Amino acid sequence: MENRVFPVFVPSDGKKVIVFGGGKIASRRVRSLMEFDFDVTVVSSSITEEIRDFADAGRLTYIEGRYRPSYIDDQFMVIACTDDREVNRSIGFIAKEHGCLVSVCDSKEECNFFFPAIAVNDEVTAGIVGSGRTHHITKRAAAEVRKIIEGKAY
Ligand SMILES: C[C@@]1(CC(=O)O)C2=NC(=C\c3[nH]c(c(CCC(=O)O)c3CC(=O)O)Cc3[nH]c(c(CC(=O)O)c3CCC(=O)O)/C=C3\N/C(=C\2)[C@@H](CCC(=O)O)[C@]3(C)CC(=O)O)/[C@H]1CCC(=O)O
Ligand SMILES: NC(=O)c1ccc[n+]([C@@H]2O[C@H](COP(=O)([O-])OP(=O)(O)OC[C@H]3O[C@@H](n4cnc5c(N)ncnc54)[C@H](O)[C@@H]3O)[C@@H](O)[C@H]2O)c1
Repeated sequence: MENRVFPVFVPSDGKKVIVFGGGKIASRRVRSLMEFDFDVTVVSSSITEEIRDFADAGRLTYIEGRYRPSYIDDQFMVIACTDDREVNRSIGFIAKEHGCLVSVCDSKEECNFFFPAIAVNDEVTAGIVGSGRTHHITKRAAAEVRKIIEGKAY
């Protein structure tokens, strides 16, 4: 039971979430966040087409540029998804100083929560994470749960 994490489910209700980085992992996480009522900001010098589409549709705020600590001031949740180890480390450190929830995508030790694989519909929400050793197992388990919840096979 040593590696077990406990799921906590909180209302999204307009809470502020900031994502640093605009690549493949950031895009997958933004896609998940868009299923909820978060107020999302993405900070990155480049973004995927998917994030660009959300920004163009007015569903998130895009700040073209690099990470600055001051962006973290009033956030509920912070997602460090750049491909720069030192930048991600700094984001984790500053976010914890501000009492934010923070996921650092290249270091589970620097997270104070794990970003889950999500399956959601109007009735149920499932969040799945692994121990941190088993990313592919998490992915496979999530695919099965999505078949049930998003395919509404129940
Ligand atoms: C659930 C999911 C959510 C999401 O990301 O949306 C997610 N990881 C997913 C996939 C995935 N992650 C990785 C690969 C490539 C694996 C390979 O090639 O071997 C793949 C497969 C893929 O991408 O296809 C690599 C990886 N992941 C982490 C590290 C750093 C470390 O372990 O220290 C590294 C090494 C990075 C590097 O090498 O630098 C850390 C974390 N990843 C987490 C979540 C958190 C909980 C742990 C978990 O449950 O896995 C945790 C601990 C922290 C956090 O990030 O909050 C998503 C499934 C989404 C879905 O299926 O919908
Ligand atoms: N947790 C996971 O699920 C998981 C899975 C695979 C890889 N990873 C790790 O995630 C990281 C990102 O992977 P990716 O495939 O998204 O990379 P990517 O190259 O597609 O994207 C990196 C993004 O970071 C942005 N960036 C770089 N420096 C920045 C800064 N100072 N401020 C703001 N944005 C900045 C770039 O503009 C780019 O948009 C890698 O470190 C990788 O090791 C995590």
